[in-house]
Amino acid sequence: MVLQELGGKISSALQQMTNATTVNQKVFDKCLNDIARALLQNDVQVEIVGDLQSNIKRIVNLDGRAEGHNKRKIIQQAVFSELCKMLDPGKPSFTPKKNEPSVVMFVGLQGSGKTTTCTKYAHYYQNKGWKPALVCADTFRAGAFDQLKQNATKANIPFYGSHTESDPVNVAVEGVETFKRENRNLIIIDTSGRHVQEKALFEEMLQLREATKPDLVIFVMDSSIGQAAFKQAQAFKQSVDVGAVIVTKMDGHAKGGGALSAVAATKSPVIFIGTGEHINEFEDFNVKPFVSRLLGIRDLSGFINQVKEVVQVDEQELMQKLLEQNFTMRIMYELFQKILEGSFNQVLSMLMPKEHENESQVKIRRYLTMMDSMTNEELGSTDLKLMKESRIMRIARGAGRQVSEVFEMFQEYKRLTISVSKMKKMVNTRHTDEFTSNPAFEAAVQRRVDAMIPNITARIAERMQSNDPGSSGGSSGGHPPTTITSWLEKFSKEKPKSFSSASSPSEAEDWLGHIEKLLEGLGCGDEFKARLATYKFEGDALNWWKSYKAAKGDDFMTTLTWAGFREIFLLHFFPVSKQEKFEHEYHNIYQYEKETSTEFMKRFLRLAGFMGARAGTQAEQAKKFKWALRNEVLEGIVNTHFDDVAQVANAVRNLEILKERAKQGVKRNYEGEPVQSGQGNGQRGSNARGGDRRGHDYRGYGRSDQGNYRSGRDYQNRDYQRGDQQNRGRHDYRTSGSYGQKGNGDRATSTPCNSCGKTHPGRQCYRAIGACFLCGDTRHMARDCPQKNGTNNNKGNGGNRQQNSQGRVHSMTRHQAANSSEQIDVELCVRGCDCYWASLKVEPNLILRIKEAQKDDDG
Ligand SMILES: Nc1nc2c(ncn2[C@@H]2O[C@H](COP(=O)(O)OP(=O)(O)OP(=O)(O)O)[C@@H](O)[C@H]2O)c(=O)[nH]1
Repeated sequence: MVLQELGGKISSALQQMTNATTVNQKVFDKCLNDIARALLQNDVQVEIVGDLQSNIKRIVNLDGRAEGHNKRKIIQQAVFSELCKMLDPGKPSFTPKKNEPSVVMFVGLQGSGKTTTCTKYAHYYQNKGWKPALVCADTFRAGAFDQLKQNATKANIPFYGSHTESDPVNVAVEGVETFKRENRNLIIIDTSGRHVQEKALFEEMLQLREATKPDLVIFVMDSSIGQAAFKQAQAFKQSVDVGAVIVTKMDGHAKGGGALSAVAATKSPVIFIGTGEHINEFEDFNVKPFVSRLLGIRDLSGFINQVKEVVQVDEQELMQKLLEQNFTMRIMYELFQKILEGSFNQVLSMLMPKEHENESQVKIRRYLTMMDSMTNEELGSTDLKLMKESRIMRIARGAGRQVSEVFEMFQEYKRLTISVSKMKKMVNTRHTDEFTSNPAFEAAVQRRVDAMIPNITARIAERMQSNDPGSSGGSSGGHPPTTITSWLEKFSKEKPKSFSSASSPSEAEDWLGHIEKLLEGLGCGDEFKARLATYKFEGDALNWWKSYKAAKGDDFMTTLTWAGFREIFLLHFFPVSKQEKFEHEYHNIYQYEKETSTEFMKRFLRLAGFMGARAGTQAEQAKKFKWALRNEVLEGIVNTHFDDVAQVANAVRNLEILKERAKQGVKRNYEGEPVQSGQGNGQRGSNARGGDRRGHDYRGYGRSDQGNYRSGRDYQNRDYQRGDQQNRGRHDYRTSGSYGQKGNGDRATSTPCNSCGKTHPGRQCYRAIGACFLCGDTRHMARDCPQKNGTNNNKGNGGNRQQNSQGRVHSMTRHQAANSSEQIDVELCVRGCDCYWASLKVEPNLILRIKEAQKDDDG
């Protein structure tokens, strides 16, 4: 942390003074010199250090003090208040108002963090109910607009900028006007980085200010800046009348004294500090708590006085209660009310862990509503055992919330109990060692509360199981749960991973995949999925989600589908460039030359998942996937309709297997059994079923007595699925067929096929591959099947010509077409263009080479 070293040195100087047996002039001077040295070593301006020293001397006035004064305490307080003065000009900065548009302009040196901070600032106010907007008036740095756009998109904040306009004044004016028209009440202008030597750029900054008339100019300052900062800050102040300062990169290890001097030079209050690159790493700045923390003030015995000093008179009563009484739910209630009123934040930031400072108002309001449903006795108690399950359910019902939210409130109470206990210890103890937290005490409190919660949870779960017929109560089997509480219970048992942030898009994707898998496995309905997933958000992700939800309004969660959630989540955790790349890739997707259908399906589904609802319905996705297949793959299924991508992949995979087998030269009869060379087609092989079952236990999709077969040469491409164990793993998408079984007797035990809903054990689905339902031939449909007409005249060597057959050219290979003796009417759809069709009559041995097709008369 910036200034840590400085803080450490000053508090050590104070500690030495406190430890001295008597505090005389010598001890005091040494203390002051140590403090001055520490400040100078940390880049604080000499003049500022000189002023600070003489002010402390004047306040303490050791010679003029009568005996009996606590000199130690007076010196500590003088140092404390002078350090505060250095950072506090004593006049508050402009604060935006919700009911009128405010324009805020950010200025500063290059790379100080303006663009990042603009978004943080906008996000901060957005969370508080403002409607911010960002204008990029940095036309100087290439990429500044993209950076702002990316940050703004992530935070869901409207932005304005231009890649082509080079005059920042024009962009700023247009941006401000646009957003004023759109009733945005906080318009933030990001400007280029500049320094005082760049006269033209300073002039430009003046013009910007003149043109946009900002209500507030914020000087953004990098905390790691050294001595030079003072002059730069002064120049900005003189030029554009800086009204507030934001100090960035406070998470670093810089000395930070230069920043202190620069702040003093602007004579403007510091309003926020940046503590990291992420949008939420942004804190309200309050001078006294900051200096307290800087000096490790909790270790000082004068702590209580300083606490009182920062607490307003009307807050002191509550402070007293916090310190002197048991921390009851009622006190928590009062504390929350104060927080909502905007007071008490100073004390909170000083005493409570950071998450309480940032506790969202929405959550606090929810807790208050739930506490409104509690009895006086419950509110006045510290004993959570009082909370019987019936009462918890009653409170949840009374407040219109879920039982899990009541538990969440208890957890909050538990956390605050611990914090308040720590605070009391700090305040009431006079010995330095005891200021540090007491693990034994914390553990005891934790144990006490933890012991109660599971008990209650278990009882509630039991109760709900008996009350809610739809609740599974976590047990397997039975009906699926029908309430979010029972789903949550079931889901939690799967130990889903939490998610707070992602260092790369793939990390976010992995988490989403993990959750999706769990939810699928549980058979969870779409209405619960998004809510369950968001229960696992923590930290940054949780903050983002809370503000996103708040911006979308109350009904948002009730209508959110899983696809919608996926889309929102991925859009947030993927950089814009990546999003655009994925979208582009999805729209232009084609199967690569060497890509298998399995690989292609995975790639397709990944992109479709990313697109969320924009990817269309399952059937639309299936259509897109089908038409994106390689030509030779597409050929086999072009006329088949599919309901989802898995069906397409299934069909394609089966065709691929047939081709592979054909390449390996293994011939099989229609039962899928290998045949000896010379063995007649259309006959069952002599070594059929009873023989080597392991080797040939998969049924082919033809029937031995129904084949429409001519000569052996045609069948290489329609060989049947292999029965060998090796290939089992390849049937990735098979949903039908019962391996190792055959005959109709197997149907009862087979899983219904995804494509047609029927069972057809041991063979692939005719519908999926577009084959004839009667004989399994892929070149005609059932209505043209020779079987049906009783004209099994194609059997044999192909000499008999089948007239008027409705050809299905898609499933005829080039080889088959070349050797066909039939004349078939075909319609060809030109790939990718639904409106281009060519009607052709295919003569025997005609090889088609279609390069271009004309639209037919119907357009
Ligand atoms: N660690 C840390 N880094 C920060 C903080 N604020 C900004 N940064 C980083 O500082 C770098 C510069 O930030 P920008 O926002 O681009 O700075 P800028 O002032 O807009 O830059 P110019 O437009 O070139 O003047 C970026 O890498 C930010 O991520 C902060 O509070 N902590």
